[in-house]
Amino acid sequence: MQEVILEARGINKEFHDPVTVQVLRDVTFAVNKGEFVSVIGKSGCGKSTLLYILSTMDTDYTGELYIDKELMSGRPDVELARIRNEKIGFVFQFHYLLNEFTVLRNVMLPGLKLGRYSEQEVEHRAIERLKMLGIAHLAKQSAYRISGGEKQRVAIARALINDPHIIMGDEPTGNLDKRNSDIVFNIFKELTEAHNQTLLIVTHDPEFAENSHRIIEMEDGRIIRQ
Ligand SMILES: Nc1ncnc2c1ncn2[C@@H]1O[C@H](COP(=O)(O)OP(=O)(O)OP(=O)(O)O)[C@@H](O)[C@H]1O
Repeated sequence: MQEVILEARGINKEFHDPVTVQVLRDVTFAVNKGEFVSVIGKSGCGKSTLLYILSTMDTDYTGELYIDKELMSGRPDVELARIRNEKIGFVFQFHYLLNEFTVLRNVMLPGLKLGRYSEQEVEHRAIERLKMLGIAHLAKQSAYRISGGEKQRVAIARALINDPHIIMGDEPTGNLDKRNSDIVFNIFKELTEAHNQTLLIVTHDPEFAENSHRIIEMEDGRIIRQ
């Protein structure tokens, strides 16, 4: 039986800026454990707005969001922050690594913040993930001294530190050349195939989307294909 990890039911979102614009319209879909889903659609169709809501960062919407079958909508921000840190890994177009820290420390930070493991355990987990992504040799480097493609792999290692139930990405290959995009895509594929990781990735890259398991296509705030 399929296990649903993420579910959106009838999500609507408006901006009032200063006129009211409806940006998401009755968005309803579910993502199963181990699925690799791409979200595509023209610029301005609402992909990033949707991702903010699904990741529990934006709570100003109507409709219902479930993660692991638990209703997220209406929960206090502190609780959502805890759930986010525990259950969701993020990979953005720009990696947001902290330049003053080493690669290893960057990967460790969300693990230390969660407080589930001792510092020693978090370090061990971080090294394991760097090894899995083929960048353990960079552990002691300052984050600003490595290449763009390496930075994105560090960002993925960081997203994986707490064994997230789902990884969400907003154009994680948007800033990379073809070779590095392929490396990141293959890492995602490997994560789903070897580790049953669930992924929901916003992308403008048709090849990336076609090679994922499923495409959710948006137009004017609605899902037109899923
Ligand atoms: N804070 C805001 N206030 C008003 N309108 C906004 C705000 N943020 C986004 N929008 C509008 O909502 C719509 C959807 O934006 P969103 O960033 O979600 O699109 P997108 O599909 O992610 O686009 P892109 O592919 O270019 O990143 C756009 O028309 C945008 O102008």
